[in-house]
Amino acid sequence: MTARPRRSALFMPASNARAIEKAKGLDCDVVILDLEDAVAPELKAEARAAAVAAVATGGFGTRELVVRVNGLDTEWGADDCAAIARAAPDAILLPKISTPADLAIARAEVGRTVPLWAMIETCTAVIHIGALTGAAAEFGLSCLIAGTNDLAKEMRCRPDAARTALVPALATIVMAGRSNGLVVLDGVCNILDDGPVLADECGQGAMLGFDGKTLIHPAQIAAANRAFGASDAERAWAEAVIAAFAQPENADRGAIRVNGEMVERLHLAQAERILG
Ligand SMILES: CC(C)(COP(=O)(O)OP(=O)(O)OC[C@H]1O[C@@H](n2cnc3c(N)ncnc32)[C@H](O)[C@@H]1OP(=O)(O)O)[C@@H](O)C(=O)NCCC(=O)NCCSC(=O)C[C@H](O)C(=O)O
Ligand SMILES: [Mg+2]
Repeated sequence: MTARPRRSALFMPASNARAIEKAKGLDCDVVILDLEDAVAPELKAEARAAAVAAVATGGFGTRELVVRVNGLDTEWGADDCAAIARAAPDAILLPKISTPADLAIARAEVGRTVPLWAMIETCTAVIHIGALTGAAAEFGLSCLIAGTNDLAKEMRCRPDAARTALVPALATIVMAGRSNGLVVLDGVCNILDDGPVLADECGQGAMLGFDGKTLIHPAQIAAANRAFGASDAERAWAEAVIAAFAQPENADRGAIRVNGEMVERLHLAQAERILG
């Protein structure tokens, strides 16, 4: 079983040509060209053209290339969807998606082919996330990203270093994504240095079950790759579990002892995912 890594998903303004070139050599798994919040209104058309050109030119190697469009309730959203869908990146990321109706509108604008990713960053989206993710297959939605800045703004909460006020929403997003087979990515850390705040936030995201973290600066990539990649200890555990279940005497057993721990076949599946 193999899974595409999405440990680190780096946002950059599509209007920033230097950042886009730099991304081609960075160790991130996903590159997200932003047309929304990182781009000033007077640069929206220029940024859209730059994103189309970047997708056409390529050069991003194995990194997934995603473009975040403007909201469909803005003057730029429909034109963004049409232009970016023609360019055909690996996915189109939709901001402020709250309901299945929002997804339906976006799918109609984008057409049938390009996969959709959605920012979960409104209170309505979190409260009604079961309906949203239940419609994922119908509208080709494959990934959820927690938009923690917008969510905190709308909640009027005051997130501390441990993101206490956001944890219920973050766990809800993970569960909703998992229950529908979607990729789930944590929100950005606004502290740009690769220091303890970022390390703790990455560790918290991995602990909550996210597949990776969205990032805003190259200095944040290594911390995300470390936190969301398998550690040496996890790899050793996975190898031991797989080897134990491969023994002929365990062929028909559901639960066995490995290095002093009970492991069941659900752990075998986890071990295969870790090594995959
Ligand atoms: C945050 C920044 C504005 C900081 O910019 P700056 O101080 O100019 O960065 P540096 O001088 O440290 O840059 C050093 C070099 O790294 C390149 N760089 C910087 N950022 C990126 C990047 N994101 N991707 C690729 N390369 C980057 C610089 O070009 C320098 O290169 P060189 O000249 O060769 O040395 C800036 O980092 C930035 O714009 N970040 C992205 C902001 C963004 O995209 N925001 C939108 C997404 S987050 C969001 O919207 C949240 C969500 O919706 C929510 O609600 O939570
Ligand atoms: Mg946002």
